[in-house]
Amino acid sequence: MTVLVDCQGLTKRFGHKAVLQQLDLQIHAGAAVALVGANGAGKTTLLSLLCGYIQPDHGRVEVLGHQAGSPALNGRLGALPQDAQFDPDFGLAMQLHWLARLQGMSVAKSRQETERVLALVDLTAEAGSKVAQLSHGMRKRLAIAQSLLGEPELVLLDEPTAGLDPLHAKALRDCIQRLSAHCTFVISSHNLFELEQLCGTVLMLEQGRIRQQVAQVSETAVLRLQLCQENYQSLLPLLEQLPGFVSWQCTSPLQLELQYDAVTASDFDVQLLQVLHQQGIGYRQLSRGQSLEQQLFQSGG
Ligand SMILES: Nc1ncnc2c1ncn2[C@@H]1O[C@H](COP(=O)(O)OP(=O)(O)OP(=O)(O)O)[C@@H](O)[C@H]1O
Repeated sequence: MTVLVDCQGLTKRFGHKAVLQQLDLQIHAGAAVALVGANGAGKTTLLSLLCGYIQPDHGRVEVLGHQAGSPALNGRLGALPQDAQFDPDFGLAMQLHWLARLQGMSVAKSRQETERVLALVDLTAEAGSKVAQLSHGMRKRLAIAQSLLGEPELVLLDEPTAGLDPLHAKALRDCIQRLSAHCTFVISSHNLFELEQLCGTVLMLEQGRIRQQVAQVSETAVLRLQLCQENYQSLLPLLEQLPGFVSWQCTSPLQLELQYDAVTASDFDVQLLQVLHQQGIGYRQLSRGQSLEQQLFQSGG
């Protein structure tokens, strides 16, 4: 698998404060990678190091086989910085066009790319407007458009949907999902629901290091079943007989968590609903998976 990011022994201090300490990290090409951690954990610092905006005190940062910040990464690495700024007095399309030209694109290619990325973030109608005329959310979408110029192989997004209305946040998630077929995203966000939908791997930053790595793709799938009544004991032996059944766990008085083999029993949920119906057992909700929140904060690690 292609290694896109390779960090070894990365240490970054601000004054006496060590934000990253001997951090090792490898990111491979493929499904989007989430970066999570408390406020001040160092997510933006790590992304800034990968972009070469700041330098490490110790350690090595390689991106796409080059030292971070190398001109060789122009057009191959895209980034949405947390505090991305544009000149308020110039038009959107004009500024994207300049940025594309700075990446080395021809005039024609720059125009084409500008149109493409503005369409991706639903800003085509505002192409001629000045940045000063845009709302906060529109500026954010413009910054995202900028990160996608030139179809980079790796795109680092620092809190991409923060400040976006729900409709545009969803549109952006759909866009990231579509583009993920050809490009690897690293997304820093506090929105675990969003990361759950978008990312194959979740990296949790704590005390300067990658504390946990959660792979979300698994052969064992989980269903959460919220029941209406507590006397469901008769149900358990029937569940255990269902093809693909792996285990059950009672997570609260009315909630069961069921594990099953997602490869051989893709219709396990249908079978489960049939058993509930046959037994006359009412349920409130059936949902998929162990939430990312549970995986990160209830696994004891
Ligand atoms: N330029 C700087 N000078 C001094 N301290 C800094 C600087 N940049 C970041 N820090 C400190 O480094 C720590 C990590 O900050 P960083 O912005 O990387 O965290 P974060 O995980 O992105 O946080 P948040 O979730 O709040 O965005 C914080 O304690 C912050 O105060």
